Amino acid sequence: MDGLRLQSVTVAAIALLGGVYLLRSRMVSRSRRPPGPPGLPLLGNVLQVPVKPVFLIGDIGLAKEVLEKRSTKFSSRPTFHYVRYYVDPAQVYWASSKQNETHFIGRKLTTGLMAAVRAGETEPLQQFEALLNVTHLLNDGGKNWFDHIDRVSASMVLTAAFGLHCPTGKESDLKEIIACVAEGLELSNPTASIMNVLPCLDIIPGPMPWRKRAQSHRKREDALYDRLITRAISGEASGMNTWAAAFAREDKPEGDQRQLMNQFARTAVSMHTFVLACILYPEWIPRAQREIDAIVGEDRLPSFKDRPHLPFVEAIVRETLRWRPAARFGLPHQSTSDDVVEYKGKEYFIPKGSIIFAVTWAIEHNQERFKDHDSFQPDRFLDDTKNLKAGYETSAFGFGRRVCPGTPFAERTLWINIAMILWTFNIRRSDEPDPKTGLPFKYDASDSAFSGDLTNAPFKFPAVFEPRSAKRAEVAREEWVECEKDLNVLLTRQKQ
Ligand code: HEM
Repeated sequence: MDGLRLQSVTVAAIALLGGVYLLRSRMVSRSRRPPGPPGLPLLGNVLQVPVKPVFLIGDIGLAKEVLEKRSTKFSSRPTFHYVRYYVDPAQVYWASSKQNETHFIGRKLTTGLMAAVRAGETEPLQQFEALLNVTHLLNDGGKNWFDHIDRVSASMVLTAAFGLHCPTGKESDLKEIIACVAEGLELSNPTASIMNVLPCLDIIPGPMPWRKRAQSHRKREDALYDRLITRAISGEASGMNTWAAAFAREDKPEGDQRQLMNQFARTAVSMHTFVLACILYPEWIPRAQREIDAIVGEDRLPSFKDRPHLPFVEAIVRETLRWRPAARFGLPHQSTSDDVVEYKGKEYFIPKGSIIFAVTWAIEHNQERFKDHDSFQPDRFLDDTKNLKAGYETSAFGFGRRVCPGTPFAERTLWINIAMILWTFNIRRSDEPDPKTGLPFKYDASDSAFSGDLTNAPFKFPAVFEPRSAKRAEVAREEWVECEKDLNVLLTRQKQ
């Protein structure tokens, strides 16, 4: 058979097989597929059918049924061509990796680290950092509050992970990691490159812009993490038992579980969101401050030992994660075998390879669960006795075998920062005009105030942090001076 005929036969065979497959899959499963968009006359849904079926879940019960109870089948990740083959060819990014061995070991080791976090091991560190944050806010009245929050969120994770405490926010490593994480997230967005839509362009050889961009990011990120990991493992950064050292002892010598860290950006997003809620919905603040004052008094700042006695602060953390979730769509899971799921009395077929989003936004704004869902009301999580309602469920940290492994650390970060900020400050709108328009700044919680990408980050906005009294400001400064001495002990080697 000559080359041309062979090619024609192959094309015909592929077309036939494709046709049989489509026909079969339509006959077998059409009636059992979940509802989709209406089709066009004659063409039906042909123009809408994605390469892999995509399912959007907006009900927490169903999300748990599929992603938790059946997690053996629904815990892989879809491949985004650009991330998989260009940005992260070695698959060091946990959040996008399939369920390979590296991912499995990483999650196992992190479970151990987070058990220590749950037992309170990182609380002193988180407390120091939150207190330092308060002193930064006191020093400039909140002028650079947005950056202070970035600093505290990053420094907390970096100290625990690499012994890299960044007290000023001007440290070159801190700036580099914040910039690198932002760049990594941008490149991981499905919309980041034409390669995600037309992977066939891969056949074009040479230094194409998408290759150059990914390569330069890879080089930058590798250099950064190699430096941080080496210093953490050698003990040069600090005398602490860091997460990187724990990984290095148990897994690869270089402790290459770097992408555990890259997700910390969501903590900053949640803190920025909390401040926006304070400005737009201030009515709950006096009640929160009364509760904190009744337990803590005026002579010291809140600490983790107050946590069981401050359910309202807990409710604020929950409402922050609900109101504007840091991952508005969640992260996509992929199924690894066929399954049939029942929902509201009907059965739906979910073929192997399907992409499933438990859409956090939809779940957390379900009007049956959350009355007046778009307003910020922490007391929705409290019962008549002002205690936390039982049976709290959230989609903010995802589900099943891919649930956010940093949850215990993130929750503590949010709790201590929110408690300390509310004890020290009244937060209000800034009267300064918006430099872009010359008009008063227009505060907004609609979609246009958020980036809307993988991390649902609010755009920068001004806020004023006024100390509730001169005494509180003084107490906070004094407490920090005392704490700094302890911090010097904790991070001795870095300080020398
Ligand atoms: C408020 C803060 C945070 C939020 C809202 C958040 C939320 C999430 C969500 C929704 C996922 C996807 C879960 C799924 O696919 O079902 C995720 C994954 C992940 N998070 Fe977080 N996260 C936060 C903070 C952190 C922190 C501080 C760390 C690290 C210390 C972290 C590490 C990770 C990692 C490594 C993954 C990928 C897990 C995997 O694919 O197996 N996160 N996070």
